[in-house]
Amino acid sequence: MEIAFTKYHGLGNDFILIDNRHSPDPLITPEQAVPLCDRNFGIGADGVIFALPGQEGSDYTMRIFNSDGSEPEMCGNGIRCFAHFIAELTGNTTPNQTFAIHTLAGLITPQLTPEGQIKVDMGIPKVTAAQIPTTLNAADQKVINIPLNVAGQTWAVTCVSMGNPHCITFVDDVDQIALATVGPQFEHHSVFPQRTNTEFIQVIAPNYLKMRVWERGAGATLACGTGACASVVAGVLTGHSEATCTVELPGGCLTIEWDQRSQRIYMTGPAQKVFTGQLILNR
Ligand SMILES: N[C@@H](CCC[C@H](N)C(=O)O)C(=O)O
Repeated sequence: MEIAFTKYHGLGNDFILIDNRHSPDPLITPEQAVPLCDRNFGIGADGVIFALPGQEGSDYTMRIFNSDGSEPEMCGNGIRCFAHFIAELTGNTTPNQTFAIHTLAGLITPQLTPEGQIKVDMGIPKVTAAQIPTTLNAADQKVINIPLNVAGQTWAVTCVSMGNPHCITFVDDVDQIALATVGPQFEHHSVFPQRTNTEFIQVIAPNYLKMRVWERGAGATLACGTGACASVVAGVLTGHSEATCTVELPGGCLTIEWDQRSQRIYMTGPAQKVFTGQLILNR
């Protein structure tokens, strides 16, 4: 069986996108997604993203499988790629075109900018322990600068949900973090019942953060859009940053704006189409 796909990346966080608008169920299973994401035995990607029919009044539905086959609630770089993908599929490529996308994190609204980027209304971040979810504090309490022992070191962590869980810690030099060693220990820590994404943040200036990330279900990636949003929220909650920041990731920069009146957070960045092809599945 052959299935057409398009390969995209958002600042090097890369995805296999599949036009799934004719069926409410993904064309491939999580088990099939894992080898497709393998960078030697497959196409290579951080995840597989499906453009499904809309639901609850939305234009479309986005679902994503991480490269380990788990299904997250949301994907920031991925929804920018999704918006570009859908715009090209439907011919709706005019600047300021918006799309209403149903996700497991709720309704998310990306917009094509006149400069050729995508600006996404990522909704309102959630900050109580129960919403993350984490057991680091009482369910109705925020998780701000809570000590957590990982890899023999005590880290001050702040947790934020963008629909998916994020654990953020501020460090002096992100390039000194042994990501492959500490990342998995954060991801699988017992205080995160649904695992977590982990962001290490170095404050360059109150409006400029340098970030490295270990993603739940994908490992070290070159960028994480939900993680960048969560990190700005954590920066404001801890007094490290302003509400509008440039976030520098290994793959490039995102602009993050947390509107203090509406509490909605906006992410602006690129989406790059790389190639198209045919998946060959042995059913
Ligand atoms: N890289 C994505 C996040 C994808 C989901 C994440 N791995 C999770 O499991 O929550 C982004 O840009 O937000």
